Amino acid sequence: MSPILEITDLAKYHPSASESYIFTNINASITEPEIIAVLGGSGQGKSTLLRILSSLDRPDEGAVRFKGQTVDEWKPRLWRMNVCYVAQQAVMLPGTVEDNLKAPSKIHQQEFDRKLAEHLMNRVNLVGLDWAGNAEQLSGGEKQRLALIRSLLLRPQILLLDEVTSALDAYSKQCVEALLQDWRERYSTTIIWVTHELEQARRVSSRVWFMGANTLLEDRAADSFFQAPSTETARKFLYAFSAQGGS
Ligand SMILES: Nc1ncnc2c1ncn2[C@@H]1O[C@H](COP(=O)(O)OP(=O)(O)OP(=O)(O)O)[C@@H](O)[C@H]1O
Repeated sequence: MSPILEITDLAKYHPSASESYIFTNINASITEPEIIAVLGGSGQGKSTLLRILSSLDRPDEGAVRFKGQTVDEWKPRLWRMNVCYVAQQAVMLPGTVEDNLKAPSKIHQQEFDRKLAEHLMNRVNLVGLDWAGNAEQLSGGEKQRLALIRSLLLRPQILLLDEVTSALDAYSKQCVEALLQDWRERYSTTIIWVTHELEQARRVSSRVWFMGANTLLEDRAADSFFQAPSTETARKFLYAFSAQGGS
């Protein structure tokens, strides 16, 4: 099976110091639609990696191929429709909740799927939200869920999630996790999910990318990563969580 996404010798310099790398020598390939949890300490370049995969940023070395072709071989709009990035700080477009839900279909000249939008709003615990309300005035957690739905409505083949449940209460988080697991199964979507919550990574992912020492240090099945990481850096990372008694 040919890979849907292939990352080859990827490197990004530190913007403030061109001699040093945020990360270097990242190689990975995805053939099966699965949920990959991206873990690692702060500043290891997890968000930078997602931004490069989504074509919002460019690598300094190496290449990313979606279905065998690099960013430059794709039309930018088509790449972004298929490889969708959902940021931690959800950005609302000016206008109402409904304007925001309709924005992707307008940009990509597709029909707005109102039924699907309503279904998704229900699934993420936003059932009573006023579609005529100003999107800017939503809470952080409401914005996060609306931004996620906006991306799902495009039915991307690859979904890049950057700490998208960080502002959610436990129940809403559970709803989002369940939705994304169902979604992957139904639409065969590959989901690459940066999270700082180990319990969340355990619940949702079948594979882990662990970033450390300025590279992709481990690329493993989630079970085996959590049971026995193969690097000292990852062992220390997991130990720090268990020592805190946190997730
Ligand atoms: N636009 C930028 N200007 C300056 N430095 C940047 C920029 N973007 C990223 N960096 C630096 O690159 C490094 C990696 O940042 P990035 O946000 O990708 O890490 P991260 O692993 O996602 O961190 P966290 O877990 O804290 O969100 C950091 O040292 C950050 O300061």
